[in-house]
Amino acid sequence: MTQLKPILSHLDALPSTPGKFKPDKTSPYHRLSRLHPSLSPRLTLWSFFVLFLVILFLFCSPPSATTAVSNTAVNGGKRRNLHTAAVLGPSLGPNWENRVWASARPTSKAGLSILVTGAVGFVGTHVSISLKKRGDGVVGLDNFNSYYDTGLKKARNSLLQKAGIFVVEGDINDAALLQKLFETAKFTHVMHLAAQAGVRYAMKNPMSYIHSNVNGFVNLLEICKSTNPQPIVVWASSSSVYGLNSKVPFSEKDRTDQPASLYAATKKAGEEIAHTYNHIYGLSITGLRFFTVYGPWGRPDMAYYFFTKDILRGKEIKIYEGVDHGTVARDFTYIDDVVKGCLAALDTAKKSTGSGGKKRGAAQFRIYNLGNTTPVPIGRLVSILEKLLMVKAKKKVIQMPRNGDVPFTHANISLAQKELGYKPTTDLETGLKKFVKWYVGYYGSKKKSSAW
Ligand SMILES: O=C(O)[C@H]1O[C@H](OP(=O)(O)OP(=O)(O)OC[C@H]2O[C@@H](n3ccc(=O)[nH]c3=O)[C@H](O)[C@@H]2O)[C@H](O)[C@@H](O)[C@@H]1O
Repeated sequence: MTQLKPILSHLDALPSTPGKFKPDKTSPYHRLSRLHPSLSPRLTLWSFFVLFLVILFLFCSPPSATTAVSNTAVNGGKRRNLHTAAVLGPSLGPNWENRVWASARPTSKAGLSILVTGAVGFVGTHVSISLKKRGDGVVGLDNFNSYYDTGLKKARNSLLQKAGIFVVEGDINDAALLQKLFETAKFTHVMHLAAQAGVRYAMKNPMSYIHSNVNGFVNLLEICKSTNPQPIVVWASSSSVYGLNSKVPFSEKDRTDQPASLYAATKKAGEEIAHTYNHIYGLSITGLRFFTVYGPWGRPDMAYYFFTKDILRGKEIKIYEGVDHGTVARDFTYIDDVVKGCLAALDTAKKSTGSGGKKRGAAQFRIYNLGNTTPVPIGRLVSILEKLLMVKAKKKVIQMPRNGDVPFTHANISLAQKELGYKPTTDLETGLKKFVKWYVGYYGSKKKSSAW
């Protein structure tokens, strides 16, 4: 097993891509990650005291009707207790309402008030922190599901808490909870990033995709359309909707009716559902097709992440190739570029026209590709990782299994460039260097050294 510490000094010694990689010591992530995971003893004492008061309060207040509904609705009746006492609480009482209200309040004059679903997810965390940093009010919603390491989700939640963002533990399928959230805060925008992610997992657990990406989305839009005034909705679709298309680069005008995975099919369904709500109720909706987003605090189920883990452990990795030894490639897009695209989509969106479930005029409906425009073969991804990690990978090249993967993705971003001012600036080598630096720092800490 490779030692993680020497990799850090090796990374610092590596030449940076001119003008691109600057370790940002002033970024909130940097400052916050220094605090994490060992809090000062004074802070710990205070935390215990506050926790004691919260528990006392929760035990003294009767459970509300909303809670009774939400407790059975979330996760099919099995509400996860992960943060229940500290974050949501068994009762959505005045304390909970105050926290939602305070977190939703913008700190800048022109700030937005945004509900971010999937807030402790990879993109959700980065987007939420960026919004908060510029003065928007942000409330997170996340079900903390165990699709991948919940420890990582908890760590992301700590970042959000330290940035002053309150994350409610709950599911987008929980209508009563959503209702309560919209009654408590007057959200101007919803950034919908909650989803069952991952292309290959759809063969193992198909229903989870229907639950989150179809049912959950409809549930959320139902609340949005009934709210008065209706919020603006921006949500995450996926490059996977281009499915088996062979015309490149993928343009928003291209067909999207031949998905290769159930994941892609549910994202495509989401786009059609969004259109319906826009058409019938006047909701302003923007869908963003993300192209293989990667970076610090990323998703452990994604290839760049588990390749890093397996290379460091000396475990064999499988590199997929297409028919006749064809190259499999992805238009890997760095998280900071995607965050800029998300913020631009929120900022350029026009208001919804309806209110209280009634349409009052045509509303904006948009779809944009957020990619990098430079597809990189998986073999090249692995050689960049080998260089950064100073370890030769044990590679096995195999034909891509029939698991829902597509051979390549390549975004045409001219529409996003024109209308959102979207302009990705991070190449894969630069972005992976930032990811590896984070990875080594995160798993190198004493607490998690056994987990990597
Ligand atoms: O762009 C998107 O829309 C999608 O991007 C990723 O999906 P994917 O591009 O398949 O990302 P990975 O699962 O990280 O795979 C990256 C590449 O590595 C390849 N791969 C994966 C696994 C493996 O063992 N070997 C291997 O070569 C895949 O075929 C793919 O070309 C995300 O996982 C999806 O949630 C997202 O919606």
